[in-house]
Formats: sequence, structure tokens, C-alpha cells
Amino acid sequence: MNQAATTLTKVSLENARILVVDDQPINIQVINQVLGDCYHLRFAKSGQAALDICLSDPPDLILMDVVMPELDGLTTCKIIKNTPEISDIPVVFITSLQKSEEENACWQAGGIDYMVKPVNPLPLRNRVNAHLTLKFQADLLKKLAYLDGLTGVYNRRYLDEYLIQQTAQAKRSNQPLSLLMVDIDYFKQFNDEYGHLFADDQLKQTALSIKKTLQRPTDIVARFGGEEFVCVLPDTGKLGARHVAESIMQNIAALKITHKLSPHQYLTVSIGTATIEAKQDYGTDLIAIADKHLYKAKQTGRNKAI
Ligand SMILES: Nc1nc2c(ncn2[C@@H]2O[C@H](COP(=O)(O)OP(=O)(O)OP(=O)(O)O)[C@@H](O)[C@H]2O)c(=O)[nH]1
Repeated sequence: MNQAATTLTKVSLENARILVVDDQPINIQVINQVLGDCYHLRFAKSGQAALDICLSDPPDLILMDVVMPELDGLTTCKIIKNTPEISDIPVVFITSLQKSEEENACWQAGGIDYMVKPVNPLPLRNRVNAHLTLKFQADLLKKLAYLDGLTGVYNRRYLDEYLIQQTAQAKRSNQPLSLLMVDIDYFKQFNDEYGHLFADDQLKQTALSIKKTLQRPTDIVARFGGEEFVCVLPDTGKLGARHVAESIMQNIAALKITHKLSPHQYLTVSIGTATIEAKQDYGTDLIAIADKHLYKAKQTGRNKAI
């Protein structure tokens, strides 16, 4: 078995987070007694409260009551399944409804399982365990499919999805969003002078350095293509983006990778920055702007951020 496959069979559920949605405190208490010792539980007493929690801090699994005032469980589940950034959270319905058409409605709404109240502790624990294992394995597979083979940072596919997600999040919370396009200078000459294998290694070092420079858990770097990387910096305005760009340049310069054919003598990068400030036009094409600024940086001497 290769390493990825071994990891998949050994997912740890220790830090799993479950959201329990039920308008009756007694039901919440029962589930807390059964699962509280094994997992991090959070509780919501309405469909709307559940949606708020999912959007701000998504759980790994949701246990959802069906009958609730205002937003019922079925509608809440449908909204979750139609909201791309939270649609992969599995929803297990726990309900007192027992007719087959009622059960069918739970599957139709996008639930992955259905349990009837009063729940028996052992089956509840076993099913939660099974669903969490599947969820974590799916997450891991997705992550592997989202990584660039050479550098280990995210790939273009992940970048595209993350950017859509973070633009929606920024718009919802009226926060700024920045993007950096980082391109290695004179990399063609570097390849010619030092050979592809060595150049590949330095490409990896550069990617790692950018990754280490990013401080916030929501900041990401992805390989955009060739010797070009893109960083997405949520909740970051123009000044912050500039600051991160300068740090990236400094940290790459500090690697002191000799490049005899560059006027700078070491491997350097040029960076194009782009920002949507808070409450501005969230439809702005950040990649196009960053690309334009990168071009300008290349045209005016390289080894700079614009
Ligand atoms: N070793 C290696 N080289 C790569 C990889 N991807 C792209 N390159 C090389 O990167 C070079 C990019 O060349 P250009 O687009 O002309 O850019 P540049 O030479 O860095 O010039 P400027 O960006 O204008 O400073 C090409 O020689 C590519 O072959 C890779 O994965 N590994």
C-alpha cells in the first residue's frame, strides 16, 4: 500500500466537529450524552442558526432534526447542498417522522443518512463514526487531487475553486480580498545555465518559501503554471497585500540561490498585486489585474512588486 492509501485508511476522528441542529433542548442533551465525550459538538436550535455556523466555521458532520419552526431541517439541508462552499458537509437526519415518504424526503433533500428518534446510543455512535471516516477520506482524496505534483503547493484547479469561495465570503462579510501573482525572474536562463533538475529543485524551494511566508490559515499559495504562483489573501487590503509581497521577495532573496545570468545575481521574483477593498466591486477580476501589474513589474526591471 502506498503512503497516500495508508493515510486514507488511518484517518483520525479525534478532532471531528459535529453540529447538532434541534429546537428541543432535551434532544440536544441526549445526543450530547452519547457523543459529547468523543467529538467536538456544537449546537444550533434553528435552521438559520445552523446555516450561520456552517458558513462561518463549517463542521465535519451535521445531525439535523426535520421538524423545526421557520426553517425546517429539509429546507436547511437543501440550502446547504446548494451552497458550494459548504455543500460537502454530510447531513444525517434524526427525526421522529417514520413514514416512507417522509424518509424519502430526507434523501431527496440531500441527506446521507436517516435515524429515527429515540436514537439508540450504539448505532448512533457507529453511524457517526462511519460517516466521519468517509468524510475525512473524501477530504484527503480531494486534497491530494488539489496539490501540484512538483512543488506540493495547491494546483490551479484548487486555486480556481478557492478564489470563487473566498470572493463569495468577502462579499458576504464585506471584507477586502487580495491576490498576488508571483513569477520567477529570468527562469529560462536559469534552466539553461543550471539544468532542469536543479531548476526544479529551486522551483520547489521558492514555492516552499512563499508558503512559509503566508501567516494566516486562510492564506494560500497555488502554482498557476510554469514558474508562476498565485497567493490568495482573504481579509487583506492593499497595504496588507503589499506587506506580504515584500516579505515574499525578502524571503526568496534570503535563500541566496545564485543566478549568474540575472542582473541581480540571485534568483528573484516579480509580483503583481490586486485588491478588492472592503465593500468595493466584488466582481473585479483579480487575476487579470495582478497579471497586468506583474507585466509592469517585469517591464520596469523585475525584482519588484507593483
Ligand atoms: N525547471 C523547470 N522549469 C520550468 C518549469 N515550468 C516552467 N519552467 C521554465 O520557466 C521558463 C519561463 O520562461 P519565461 O516565461 O521566458 O520567463 P523568464 O525566463 O523567467 O523571464 P521573466 O519572467 O520575464 O523574468 C521557461 O524556460 C520554462 O521552461 C518547471 O516546472 N521546471
